[in-house]
Amino acid sequence: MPSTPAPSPSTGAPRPPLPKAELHLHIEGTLEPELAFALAERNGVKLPYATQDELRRAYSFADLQSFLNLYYALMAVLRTEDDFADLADAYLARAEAQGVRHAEIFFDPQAHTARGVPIGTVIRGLARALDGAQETYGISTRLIMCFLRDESADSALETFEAARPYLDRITAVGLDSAEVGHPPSKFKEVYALAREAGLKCVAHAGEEGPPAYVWEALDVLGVDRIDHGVRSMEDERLVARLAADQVPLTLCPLSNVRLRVIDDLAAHPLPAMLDAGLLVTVNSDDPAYFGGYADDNFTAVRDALGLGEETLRTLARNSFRAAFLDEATRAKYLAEVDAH
Ligand code: HPA
Ligand SMILES: [Zn+2]
Repeated sequence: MPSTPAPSPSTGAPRPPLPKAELHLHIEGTLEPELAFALAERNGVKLPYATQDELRRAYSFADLQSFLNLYYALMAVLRTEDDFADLADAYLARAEAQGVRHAEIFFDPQAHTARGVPIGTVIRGLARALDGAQETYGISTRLIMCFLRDESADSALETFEAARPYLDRITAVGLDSAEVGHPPSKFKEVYALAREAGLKCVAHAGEEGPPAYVWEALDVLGVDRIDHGVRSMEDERLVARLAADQVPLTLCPLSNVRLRVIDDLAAHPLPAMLDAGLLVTVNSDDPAYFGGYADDNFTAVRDALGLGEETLRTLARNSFRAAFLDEATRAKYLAEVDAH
């Protein structure tokens, strides 16, 4: 069993970050300005920003949609298999430094096929980086293919059919993009097909949308996890259901602040959610845009909410409990948390 190195008294080396699983991470949201400019140059794409600093100054968002506008625009630099492999590899290197042992990674095929990039280019590029992740970074990985909920149900069905040759590389389907006005029930058919094909199912719900969308994700789509779900706290019956079934919620605290889902981190409902017996996890969503990767989110909630070591360990354990892992691997990771 791998053991965590103890802090070295002689060098005063800082303690390594808690081992954790990252369960809510959009690979396109890990596109840092430095790589965006490098890929723009490589592909001859002109960005509407003169410098990396100018781009960073655009990272001030009023809501989810204002973020999504920039998120989709910057993807113009991603064109080739190498681009997707480089993007994922850069993420994995950062994740390793943040104590991530297992990463379940979202991607948005429609955001690329709409620009003329074939789905096979996206999946083969990402898969190439993920194939080397265990050996290079000590990180096990899964891919989650997301449908854009502000596109049509037919577009999601076409995307699923286009992905069929690659389903052995895909663990789950998800649902993301602009939430309000696009309830989970719109995607009932494609989720049924995904389940028939043996895939797991997750969906963003209750980020900007109401608790009713979380109910639909559970009861109409049959999801295994809810992404975000912070607004579930507005519905007592829903909280009871989520607690009774131990449905994992993949919270993204820094994202919630940047997208103004909550006013500030000190007001985050995470402690109340833990108190209510919910299986909550802490994740980074779109770390290049929201100011931090997995451990940065752990540190931020620790500092803003005064979480103690045992609570942080519970959050790390929850991340492995909620992950799509075989039981032997899950037990190995949980033992690493206990030993930390
Ligand atoms: O935070 C998010 N919410 C919805 N869709 C997204 N796509 C990337 N990030 C997000
Ligand atoms: Zn998200």
